[in-house]
Amino acid sequence: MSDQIYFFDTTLRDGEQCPGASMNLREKLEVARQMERLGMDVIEAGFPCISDGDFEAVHTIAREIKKCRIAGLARCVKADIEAAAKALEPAGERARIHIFLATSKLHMQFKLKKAESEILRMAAEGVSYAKQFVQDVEFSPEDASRTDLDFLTKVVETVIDAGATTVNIPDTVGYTTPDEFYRIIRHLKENVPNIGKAVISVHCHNDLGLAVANSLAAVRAGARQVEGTINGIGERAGNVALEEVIMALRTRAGQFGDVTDNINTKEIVRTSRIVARMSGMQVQRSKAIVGENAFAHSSGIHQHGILNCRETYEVMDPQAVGWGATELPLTKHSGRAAVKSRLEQLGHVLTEEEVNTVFERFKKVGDSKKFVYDDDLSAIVDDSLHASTGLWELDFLQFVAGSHARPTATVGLLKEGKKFEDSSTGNGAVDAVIKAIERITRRKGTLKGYSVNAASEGKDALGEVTVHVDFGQPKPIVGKGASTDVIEASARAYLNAVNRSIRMENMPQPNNLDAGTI
Ligand SMILES: CC(=O)SCCNC(=O)CCNC(=O)[C@H](O)C(C)(C)COP(=O)(O)OP(=O)(O)OC[C@H]1O[C@@H](n2cnc3c(N)ncnc32)[C@H](O)[C@@H]1OP(=O)(O)O
Ligand SMILES: CC(C)C(=O)C(=O)O
Repeated sequence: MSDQIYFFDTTLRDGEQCPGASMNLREKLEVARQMERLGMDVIEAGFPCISDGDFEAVHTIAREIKKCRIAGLARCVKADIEAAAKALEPAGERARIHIFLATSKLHMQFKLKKAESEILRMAAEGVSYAKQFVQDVEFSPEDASRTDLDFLTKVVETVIDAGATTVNIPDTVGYTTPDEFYRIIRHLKENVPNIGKAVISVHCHNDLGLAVANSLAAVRAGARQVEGTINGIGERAGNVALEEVIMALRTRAGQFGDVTDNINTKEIVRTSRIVARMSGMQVQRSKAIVGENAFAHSSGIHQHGILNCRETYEVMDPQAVGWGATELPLTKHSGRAAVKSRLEQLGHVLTEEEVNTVFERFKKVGDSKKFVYDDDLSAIVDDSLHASTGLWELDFLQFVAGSHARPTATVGLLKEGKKFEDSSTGNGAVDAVIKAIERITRRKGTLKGYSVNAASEGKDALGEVTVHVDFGQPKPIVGKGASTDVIEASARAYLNAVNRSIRMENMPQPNNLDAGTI
């Protein structure tokens, strides 16, 4: 029979302890709702005694979330335990009180100023007191990885005797290593006489960048609950990033015995986005699983491999974690295979010789900018092959917008050397620009999606706009454009979609027309 791994998310408690990540009630509830969709087993909603706001957040989440256990943190003191119990009341049977008390010599001496015997007594009394309110009590010996192992063994046995149903072993300061942590968990499993009555949990911090490795070592040693946060936010260098642990267990299942979990991995990217938006803690592009570049390949050798067989350079399917498809952005590192494939996707049917001509020009353009966009590539084709294209090019753009001005845009376009110009008002500057483009091109579309991303950093960052436009063709058309001005990037993206829609009508239909994807 397979063993269940439970995931305990503390984004709303330990994640929020990260400087600058505080969330209000609405933001916390949105994160909690997404954790429920993700299939999280336990949500630590806050530390109820610390403020009215935290109490209210735990109380509201305990009321609104129906499928997860809801935990509230408490120090090992009556007032904290009572506050947690009260805040968790609406969760009924799903309520978990999580009590912590430090057990390392350093913390006992300098923080708590208490001897081992007092700590043992406090721990037992705290758990027994919490049991008067709820059945489900978790106990964490804070700084466990730096605690004397014999004492830790005694503490764990004591709190299980007092009724703890989960014993969580925190690497509070991210100090342990995978081998050492494996030995600690194994030791507890083999030397705590009543260990069978509780679930062993782990809670790793990332100070040495070892949080994922340590959590996985603990699972191999027998831990069955993993605590962490989405995107790895948390105190200092953060908590373990749960999405990384989840996907490591799924992708390398053979390494961890027969384990299962309740996570709907397709919700991972959405959860990451919501946590980033609500906490204000942005995810770095190259972050595993959820970073923008996690499934993007720009070097020619990798792109060639991916085009032949995705698994050559990917160990997971991006769609399994909620991304669209693998991305092959064109840059100066791209090779002929990727450029040829993109040309086909864009509807350019070229001979090998023509592809070679375009490729030479492509490398020159690639040397001068970060990305070669679809409209750049089409412009190279038109220019290099002297084709009379019937496609549109942006000549100029003017717009007026502001809190007291009616958004108005004047757009100048070029087609086959001729100039066209028109103006329009709109609901905003982007809307006015799009309407002016539609008036000139006489091609009306419905904007189904619009997103803007910073393609580079700093005040003069290049804004990359992506639009999805329905022109009444079988699939919405994706258009991309970039500029340091977001309105101009929007105009370029929309025009790119218009041109692709024209090409679609004129060219034989390729298999996949999503810009930037295979
Ligand atoms: C590893 C972790 O992540 S632990 C969780 C960390 N999270 C937080 O600290 C949440 C935000 N904290 C707060 O709002 C405040 O620190 C509060 C409300 C918890 C306490 O505030 P204050 O009463 O002003 O105490 P202060 O923060 O200065 O010091 C902590 C006190 O708790 C005691 N304490 C610390 N941990 C525990 C514990 N697990 N059980 C009992 N007492 C504890 C300390 O010994 C100290 O006691 P003292 O005031 O008698 O010296
Ligand atoms: C409260 C405990 C589990 C904690 O956050 C830690 O030790 O890092």
